[in-house]
Amino acid sequence: NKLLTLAFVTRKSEVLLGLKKKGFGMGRWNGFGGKVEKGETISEAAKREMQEECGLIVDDFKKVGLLMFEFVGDPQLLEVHVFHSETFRGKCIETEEMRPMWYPLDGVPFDQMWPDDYLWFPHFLARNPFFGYITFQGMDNIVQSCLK
Ligand SMILES: Nc1nc2c([nH]c(=O)n2[C@H]2C[C@H](O)[C@@H](COP(=O)(O)OP(=O)(O)OP(=O)(O)O)O2)c(=O)[nH]1
Repeated sequence: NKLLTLAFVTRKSEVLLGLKKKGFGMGRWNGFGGKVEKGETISEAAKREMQEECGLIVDDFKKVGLLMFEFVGDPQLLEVHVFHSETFRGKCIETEEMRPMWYPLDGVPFDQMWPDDYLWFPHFLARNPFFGYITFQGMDNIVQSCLK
């Protein structure tokens, strides 16, 4: 499986999302993350990607979920480890990859996010650990999903 991270920081009743400016998922609002590199742990990757993509440093990410993505016709599964923290330091900045913006927790733009996000975001908000297996046809269509 291809290992990826996806990390969210929250403050009071807001969550920081980034508009992906290029590459995979371009044009969608999302948490911050990317591929786990050789020689680093998954949480190290989450911390590195967070800082690379929006400038914030997070020292104590908590694992909150695991999402598996299958794309019809592609044998490689994406294994996305989801993290959360309420504490962070540094200054939030726009980068080449992401344009960050704080959204109210009850007002995230699901219509401009990956289409599976509305399935698991409620678990994230409720602080329930979640596991999802989602099968996509192309980038826009979910043909099967299972969430616990
Ligand atoms: N919310 C959400 N995030 C997803 C989904 N699928 C998916 O890969 N992601 C996340 C996981 C990663 O954070 C990100 C994809 O990582 P990426 O390809 O941009 O990785 P990277 O930054 O290392 O890429 P690059 O430098 O090689 O372009 O998108 C999804 O369905 N919903």
